[in-house]
Amino acid sequence: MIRLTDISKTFNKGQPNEVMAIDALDLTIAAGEYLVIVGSNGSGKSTLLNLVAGSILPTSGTINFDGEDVTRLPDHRRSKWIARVFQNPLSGTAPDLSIIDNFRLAALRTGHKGLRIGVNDVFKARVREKIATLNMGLEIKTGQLMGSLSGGQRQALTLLMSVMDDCNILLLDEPSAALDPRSADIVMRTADSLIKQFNLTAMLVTHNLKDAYTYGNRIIQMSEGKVLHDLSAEQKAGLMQNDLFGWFS
Ligand SMILES: Nc1ncnc2c1ncn2[C@@H]1O[C@H](COP(=O)(O)OP(=O)(O)OP(=O)(O)O)[C@@H](O)[C@H]1O
Repeated sequence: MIRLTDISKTFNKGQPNEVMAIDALDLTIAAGEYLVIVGSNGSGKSTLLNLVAGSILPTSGTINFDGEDVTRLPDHRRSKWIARVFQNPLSGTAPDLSIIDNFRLAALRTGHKGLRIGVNDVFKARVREKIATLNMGLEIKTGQLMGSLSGGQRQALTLLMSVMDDCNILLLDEPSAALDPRSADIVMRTADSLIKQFNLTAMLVTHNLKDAYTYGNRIIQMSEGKVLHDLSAEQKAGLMQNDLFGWFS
C-alpha cells in the first residue's frame, strides 16, 4: 500500500518562478490497485510519480509504503519496492547487449521473481518462456541486440524485466506515448497482464483517454496539484468514455 499524507511540492521556493506542483495531497493506493492518473499539462502528474519514486523529495508531508516511512529515502533506496517504465523505450535497457544479456544483467542487479540465474541453459530457457508470454515472437531472437529491436518490442521487454524484479510497485509514466498504435496497444496490454500476474500496485500517467478508460481499477484527475476527480473501481466501471472526455472540456 502507498500512502501520501498532506504532501506538497513547491519548486523554486521564494523565487519569482515559484510553482506549487503538488498541493496538500492525501492519497492512499491499496495493494494490488491499478491507479490511472489523468490531467492537463502541468497539473502535477509526473511530480506525483517522481515523489512516489523518490527522484524528488516533498517540501512537506509523508510517504509510506506498507506502513514504512520512506519520505526521505532517495530513489535508489526505494528500488526494492519500485519498478518504473518511462516514455522513452531507449531508457532502461542496454542497446549493445543481446536480449538474453539484458535479462542476465537485470537478474544480477536484483533477485528476480522465479528466475534464478543458475545454469546457463536453464536460465535461457526460463527467459524464453517468460518472453513467449508477450506473444511477439521474441523468444526465438534472444541473441539479437536490444538496440536492433523496435521501440514497442524494447518497451515490452523493459516491462517484463522490471516487473520480474522483486518489486511490488510499478510506475508507468506514459509508457506508450512514443509508440505507434499497434506497439502502444501491445505495451499497454502487456503492462495490464503483468500487473495482474504479479499482483502489483500500479500507477499509470497517461494523456491517452482511451487507455485511461480501458485500463486500471481506479482513476483520478489531477488539477493544479490536487485531485479533482477520484473514481473507485465500481465508479470507473460505470464511467462512459464521453464522461471522461467531459472532464477536459
Ligand atoms: N523540476 C522542476 N522545476 C521547476 N518546476 C517544475 C519542475 N518539475 C515540474 N515543474 C512544474 O510543476 C508543475 C507540474 O508539473 P508536472 O510535470 O508534474 O505536470 P504534468 O501533469 O506531469 O504535466 P505534463 O502532462 O505536461 O507532463 C508545472 O507547472 C511544472 O512546470
